[in-house]
Amino acid sequence: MGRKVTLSTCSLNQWTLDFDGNLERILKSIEIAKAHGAKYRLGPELEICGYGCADHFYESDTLLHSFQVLRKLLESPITQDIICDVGMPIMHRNVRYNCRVLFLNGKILLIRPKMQLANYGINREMRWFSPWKQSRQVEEYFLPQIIQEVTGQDTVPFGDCVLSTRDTCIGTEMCAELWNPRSPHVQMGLDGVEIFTNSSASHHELRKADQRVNLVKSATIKSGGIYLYANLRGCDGDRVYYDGCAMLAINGDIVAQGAQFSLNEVEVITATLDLDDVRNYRGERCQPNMVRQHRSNRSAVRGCLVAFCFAFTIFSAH
Ligand SMILES: NC(=O)CC[C@H](N)C(=O)O
Repeated sequence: MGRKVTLSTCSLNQWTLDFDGNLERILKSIEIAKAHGAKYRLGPELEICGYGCADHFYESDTLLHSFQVLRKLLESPITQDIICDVGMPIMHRNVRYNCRVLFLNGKILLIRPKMQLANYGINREMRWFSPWKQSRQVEEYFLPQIIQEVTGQDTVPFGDCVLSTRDTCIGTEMCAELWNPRSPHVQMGLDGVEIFTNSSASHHELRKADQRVNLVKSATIKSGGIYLYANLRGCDGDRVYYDGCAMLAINGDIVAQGAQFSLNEVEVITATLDLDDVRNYRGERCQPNMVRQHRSNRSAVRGCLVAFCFAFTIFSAH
């Protein structure tokens, strides 16, 4: 019996501080993902406010407007019945983090702050954000009033946490983390995460698209798994060009890839994949490593490294 999952990722032409336009494009991408039958929609890094906000990240308005957009997303009927994974800056205990917010049916499931920041080449993330250093640890994040009013939640898990649905486990990786020798997908794969997501703001450089493809392939060829890669497209208000190329891979094969230099504002790519292919691949190639790792990490997993949404089945009917 196959265990099919339909997943979407996208390239969006987001603009720094264009909160209304960014919201519109995010909603459009979710609408398309749902029309494709997807149960999970991934978007690019910091898609709500734009990646290139620079010192505007210091302004509390940037964080507030990001939450206002998140509220609109949570309230929208378009976001019903699909896990949405969106990017925005969030301050926790007076520290700013570059985060993913995962939500389903009006409830926030978890917030995952970036753990390995891009601070090389043209990237200066350390100027505005701190990396989340507490590997495999979560804290309670107290939601602002405007979010509490719509979700009915006071706190949500914040930290190095993965998401368990009734039928699979999904783990987040953010842009530079894929390029790091300590990429989170390595440990997550050994822990049994089957679907990895990567929300990127990866600017164009000659031959870099090829490097991304190689990184995504190697991430999933080692311990198997499905990998979703999302990227920005366009200029975002910065002096760089983001070249899209969203992709989906399984067990080392790229199965769907978006355009590189398209003028499309919103491009969604979707694939229906079989989780049994991941389980069989791992069974054949990685079983001995995974069993040992899994045992040693079990207590950590019990210690709330997993946000559960067991009411949700990600397998599609066909
Ligand atoms: N936003 C980032 O983390 C950038 C990481 C990496 N340099 C890339 O371009 O893909």
